[in-house]
Amino acid sequence: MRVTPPGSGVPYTPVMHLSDNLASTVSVADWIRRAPKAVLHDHLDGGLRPATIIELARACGYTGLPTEDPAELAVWFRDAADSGSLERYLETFAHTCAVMQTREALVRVAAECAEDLAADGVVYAEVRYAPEQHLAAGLTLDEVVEAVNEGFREGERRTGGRITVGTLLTGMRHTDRSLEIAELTVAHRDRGVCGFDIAGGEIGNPPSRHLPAFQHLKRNNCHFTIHAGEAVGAESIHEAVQVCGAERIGHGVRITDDIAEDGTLGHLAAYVRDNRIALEVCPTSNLQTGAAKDYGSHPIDRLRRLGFRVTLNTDNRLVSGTTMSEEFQHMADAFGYGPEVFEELTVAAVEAAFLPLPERRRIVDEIVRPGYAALRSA
Ligand SMILES: O=c1[nH]cnc2c1ncn2[C@H]1C[C@H](O)[C@@H](CO)O1
Ligand SMILES: [Zn+2]
Repeated sequence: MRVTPPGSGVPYTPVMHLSDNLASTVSVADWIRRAPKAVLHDHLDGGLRPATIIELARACGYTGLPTEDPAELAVWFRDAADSGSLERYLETFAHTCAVMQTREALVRVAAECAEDLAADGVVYAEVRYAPEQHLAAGLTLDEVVEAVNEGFREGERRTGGRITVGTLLTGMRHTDRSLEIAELTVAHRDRGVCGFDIAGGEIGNPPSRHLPAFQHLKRNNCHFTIHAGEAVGAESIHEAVQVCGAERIGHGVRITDDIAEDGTLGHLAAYVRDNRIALEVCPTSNLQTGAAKDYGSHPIDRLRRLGFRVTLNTDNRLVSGTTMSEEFQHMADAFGYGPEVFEELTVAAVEAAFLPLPERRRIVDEIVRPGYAALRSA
C-alpha cells in the first residue's frame, strides 16, 4: 500500500511486514526506520557526518581534529561526550563549529542534515544552531541564517520533499548576545526560521539572565523553547516556564524533582502537564550528560504515563551517536513501545511544532496518521 500525502506529491512507502509484538529485531528495526517521525530538538552543529567534518577541516585548514578517519571520529565524539557532565559534552562542539564558518560549509551541512533525517524517516524537523558561533571567518549573523536556510531548502529538494525542516536560532547562555539573536529570529521568521532557543551550560546561567530576549520574542509573538531541567533541577524549569514564558522545554526531565514517588504532582509539574508544555526529551544525550542513569530508568515513560506532552528527540546525532530510529529502538527495548506509542509521540511532536495550526494538522492527518495506519494494516 502506498500513501501519497496530498500536497507533497511524494509517495510515502510504509513498511510491508509489521511485527506488533516486537518479536523480531530485524523487522522491528525495519518498521521503526520507515515509521514517520518528527524531531523538535536536533542541533545542526551536533549532527554532522564525520566524513564531512574531515573534508571541511582540510578545506579550511583546521588541524584540531583528534583523527582523520571517519569511523574513528564518530566513535571519538560519542565517547568524548559520554562524560557524565553537560559541560564536557559541550566541549566536543568546538570541532564541529570550527569547520562551519563559511557559507559553503553551512549550506552543505544543512543540506546533508535534511538528507540524513529524511533517510531516517523524519518527515518534520526543527533543527537548531547558534548563529553567533559561525562568525569566525567573517560571515554576518544574517549571512549565517541565509546560508543555513539555503542548505535546508536544497536538502528538502534532494529528498523530493519527503521532509520539511524549520530552524530555531539558539542564543548561548554564557554569552550576552541573546537579545541580538532574538531580534534575528524575529527578522527571519516565516522565512525558514520558526523559533528561538537558549542552550549551553546550565549551571550558573539561569534562563532569567536572558529575559530581554524573551520579552522581545513575546512582544513580537514569536515562538521559543528553552533548554532547562537537564543539568539543573526543577528551579531551572520554573524560571524557563514562569519567568521567561517558554512554550516548550528542551529536555525538562528533572521535572521529576517536583513529582512524588506515588505520582502526586507539585504545582510546577502540574502546571507543565496541565498546560501541555511539551518536553523535548533526548534519552541518549541524557545518559551521556548524567541527567539519567540508563534507558530502563529514564523518566520518559513515567512522564508519558502521567500525561505530560512528551516528545522523543535526538539532541545531537553525531555527538550522541544516535538517530531517531535508534531512540525509538531504545524505547522499544526499555519499555516495550510499539507503533501505537510511537504514533502518540510523533503526533505530540507535530502538535507542539512551531508551525501554524493548519500546517500541524495537515502533517498529522495527511502524513503521520496514514503512515502509522499503513504500518498497522500491512
Ligand atoms: O543538550 C544540550 N544542552 C545544552 N546545550 C546544548 C545541548 N546540545 C547542544 N548544545 C549546545 C552546543 C551547541 O554548540 C549549541 C548550539 O547548537 O547548543
Ligand atoms: Zn539540546
